[in-house]
Amino acid sequence: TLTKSTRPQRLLKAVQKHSTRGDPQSVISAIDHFCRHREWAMNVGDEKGSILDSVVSELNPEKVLELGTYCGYSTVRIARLLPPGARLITLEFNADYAAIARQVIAWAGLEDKVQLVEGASGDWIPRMKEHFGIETFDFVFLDHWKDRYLPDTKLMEDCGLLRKGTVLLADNVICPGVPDYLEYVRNSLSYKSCYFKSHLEYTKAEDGLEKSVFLG
Ligand SMILES: Nc1ncnc2c1ncn2[C@@H]1O[C@H](Cn2cc(CNC(=O)c3cc([N+](=O)[O-])cc(O)c3O)nn2)[C@@H](O)[C@H]1O
Ligand SMILES: [Mg+2]
Repeated sequence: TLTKSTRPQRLLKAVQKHSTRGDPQSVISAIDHFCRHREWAMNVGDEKGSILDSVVSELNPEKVLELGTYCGYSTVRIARLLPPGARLITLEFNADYAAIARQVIAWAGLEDKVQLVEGASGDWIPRMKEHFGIETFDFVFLDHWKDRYLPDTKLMEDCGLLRKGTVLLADNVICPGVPDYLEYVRNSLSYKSCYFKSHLEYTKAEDGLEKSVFLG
């Protein structure tokens, strides 16, 4: 039977055709070009991606957690900026997406900095200490199911994975929107939160990133 390729498979082909192996910036550019001129996909994109870059560069995190790998676009954006020895753990629960993301990350030459874990965030967050030897995270990027942002943040608090100064950066706080998460981080005395206004990837619609510093 002739099976139609999936969008992530076509995105990976575009990366392999239009970028240079081992050159993360060319991988990012190839994905942005594909999503702007061929097929939209839910990567954080170039505009919000630049804000992500500035937050990561300013923080210089050693231990990073990403929730929702998808095709690995933001994984590559973050990992390319990490200092030697720093580690990024990214959780992806869709096996097909994880398979594509592994290849995108490897093509970018960043596999040594990245650990892609296949599974649900709710199952893996409680296992970070015993399974990965992680005490606390310096930076967390939230880009998975929008109804998981709040429960997973509370779970990270309960598991002691956040320390004074840990930065949470959440994608899509306007579109598709995460109202319960926003209300929590903006009103909780445990967070200092600010909004970076931007646009939904590859569109003119408003969207933005919420940066929340855990105060302990
Ligand atoms: N609890 C979870 N644990 C691990 N991986 C998860 C979990 N929930 C979703 N994922 C994975 O995230 C990937 C990407 N993903 C992200 C979302 C949620 N994000 C969006 O729906 C979204 C939607 C739009 N949009 O509709 O315009 C724009 C964006 O930037 C988005 O992140 N759904 N799947 C998928 O492969 C999924 O398996
Ligand atoms: Mg997103």
